[in-house]
Amino acid sequence: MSATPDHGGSGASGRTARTAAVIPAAGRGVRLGPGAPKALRPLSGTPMLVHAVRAMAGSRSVSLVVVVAPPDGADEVRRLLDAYPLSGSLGDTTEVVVVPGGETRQESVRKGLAAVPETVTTVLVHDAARPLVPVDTVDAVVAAVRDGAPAVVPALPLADTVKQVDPRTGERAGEPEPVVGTPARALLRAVQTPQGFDRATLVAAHEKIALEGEGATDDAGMVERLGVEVVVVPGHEEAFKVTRPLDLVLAEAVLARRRANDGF
Ligand SMILES: Nc1ccn([C@@H]2O[C@H](COP(=O)(O)OP(=O)(O)OP(=O)(O)O)[C@@H](O)[C@H]2O)c(=O)n1
Ligand SMILES: C[C@](O)(CO)[C@H](O)COP(=O)(O)O
Repeated sequence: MSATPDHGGSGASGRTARTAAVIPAAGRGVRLGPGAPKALRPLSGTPMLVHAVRAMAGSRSVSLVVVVAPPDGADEVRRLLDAYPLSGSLGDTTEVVVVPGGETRQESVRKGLAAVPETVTTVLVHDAARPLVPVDTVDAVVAAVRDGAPAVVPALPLADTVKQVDPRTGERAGEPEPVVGTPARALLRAVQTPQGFDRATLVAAHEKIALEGEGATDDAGMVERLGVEVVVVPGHEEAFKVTRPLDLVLAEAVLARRRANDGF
């Protein structure tokens, strides 16, 4: 399946967008350690966020990208994106808007979603922290939504066995945690982004969660709480999330391999 080009759209491109991507990029990157906000850290000399925007704009189906910046950093992010044009990618007419985010990923996505025009029918939500997702993965998610699935996640089978534990807190924090179960690994998937949604479904999910409080770690999880079916398409190893310092090493290695393959 491949997603067809977006022929709708208004905005800089003069078209009415039917597919938009929201990129939450307002996190601090605590697990990555001290330094600039995670999305602004360089990978091969280019900020992680710019890689993520290019990954979305590289899909011919995406004509609007909404970047969700740190709450007090929208102007800085706008200037940064202006300094790194999308040139060279298929989507160099993609409109990119920047809005301020919130204290949690959930709140940031909600704010980004509020900036998506009602003409948009398909919304992708993509972590800035997954800068290297291949365009084929993006297209597969869009195509599945356009084929009628209200919520689509790219995912991979697990390599490790997973244990459920009884976490130790308070005075017992740091003690060994008892294992209370071992879910069948063959039934588990590690979920990535972009996650793709019928717009109305995602809006309804975020409205419900905003009333109920925080707690979902991904957008598809919110949709599940509505009782709406979520389906999985194949993810990609290169769509990993840059979370800890070792992930930066892997990201640089992936980019070096791509440069070598491109003959640079
Ligand atoms: N208040 C927040 C928190 C997170 N994010 C975004 O959500 C994505 C996934 O979050 P994560 O990888 O956890 O990033 P951080 O929150 O920055 O990382 P950490 O938890 O280590 O601080 C990232 O692109 C991050 O910028 C966001 O937009 N707003
Ligand atoms: C959305 C996500 O990337 C799916 O795996 C993940 O849940 C984000 O988690 P984080 O703790 O906000 O990085």
